[in-house]
Amino acid sequence: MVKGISPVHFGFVLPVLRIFQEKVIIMDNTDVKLLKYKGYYFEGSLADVDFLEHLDDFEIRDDDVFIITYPKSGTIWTQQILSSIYFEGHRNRAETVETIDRVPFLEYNMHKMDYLKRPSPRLFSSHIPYYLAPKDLKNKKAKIIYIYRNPKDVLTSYFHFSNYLVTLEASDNMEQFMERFLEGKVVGSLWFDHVRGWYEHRHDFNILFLMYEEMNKDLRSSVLKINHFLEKELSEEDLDAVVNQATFQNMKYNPQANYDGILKHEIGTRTNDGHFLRKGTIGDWKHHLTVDQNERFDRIFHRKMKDFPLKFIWDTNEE
Ligand SMILES: Nc1ncnc2c1ncn2[C@@H]1O[C@H](COP(=O)(O)O)[C@@H](OP(=O)(O)O)[C@H]1O
Ligand SMILES: CCc1ccc(OS(=O)(=O)O)cc1
Repeated sequence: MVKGISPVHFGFVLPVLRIFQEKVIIMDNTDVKLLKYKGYYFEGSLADVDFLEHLDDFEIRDDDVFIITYPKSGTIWTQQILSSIYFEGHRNRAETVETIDRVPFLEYNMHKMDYLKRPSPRLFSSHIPYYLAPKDLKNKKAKIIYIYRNPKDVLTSYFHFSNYLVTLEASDNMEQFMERFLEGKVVGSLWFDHVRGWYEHRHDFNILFLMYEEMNKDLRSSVLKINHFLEKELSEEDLDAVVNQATFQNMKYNPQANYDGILKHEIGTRTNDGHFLRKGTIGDWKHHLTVDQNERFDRIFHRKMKDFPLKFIWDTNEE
């Protein structure tokens, strides 16, 4: 059943609402789509609703590894680390496979891979909330690495990314974007719910929590932590290679480590001179939020997270 409102009505453009049983697709213009499915916003042009319908039964293998993040929290960075821990050809750059194909998104199968036929070990990325995770993951099959980041830096990074990628809704200014972010009307829905959900249900999963800021301050220790969690043994030389591939400088100027192919030639960007990797710093929010916006954010953060057991230590040593 499709219920529609004409996009052009009384001479101005209205958002189109298409309502299915549990799915709402919001289109603000022809390119930009948010797909609301089971209470969570997906990127509407990349998500396949038929696949989502069967996500719960997606067959998980014991040796699968998932990177789970809220958008803009360090997904691509962890993809780079993980794929070079697992594959020598990625570590020494002998293989020229795009990051997106090495560690594809579970819910956004951009290159229509047959996930069931991928050789083990399969590496996946995902932005899904805990409650949409396949049931085998909830039975502690496979390993999950959950990366979280200071939400003010997530907000800042997301603001720029939304203005970069054609399929995300652009904003004129931070105020406008912050409003949508705090309403959870962005891909990934509400940051607070995502982090809280995964952390509060951590005992259902085989999961390692790692902070972007921790990775940023000490990349080598973070790689060792990941390595240990994955029960992998790497020589000192291989470890050095993983760390070296994952530095911001090396990734920023490596097109494969920047989603360049998919962003610039498949999905589309609004400018030619940007990169997926932007600044890669801690505390960039200080250059983008006004005093009022910062205070408002803090009030909401403390209200939403006041009883949350994870200690956030990102306020130390910011730039
Ligand atoms: N090697 C690296 N070191 C530091 N930050 C990195 C990084 N690789 C990616 N990032 C940062 O991670 C953010 C993207 O996250 P995701 O992959 O989840 O979308 C971007 O943040 P900024 O926009 O603040 O620079 C990007 O620059
Ligand atoms: C590969 C590019 C890409 C685009 C959009 C994505 O979703 S989100 O905006 O980060 O939620 C993920 C990857």
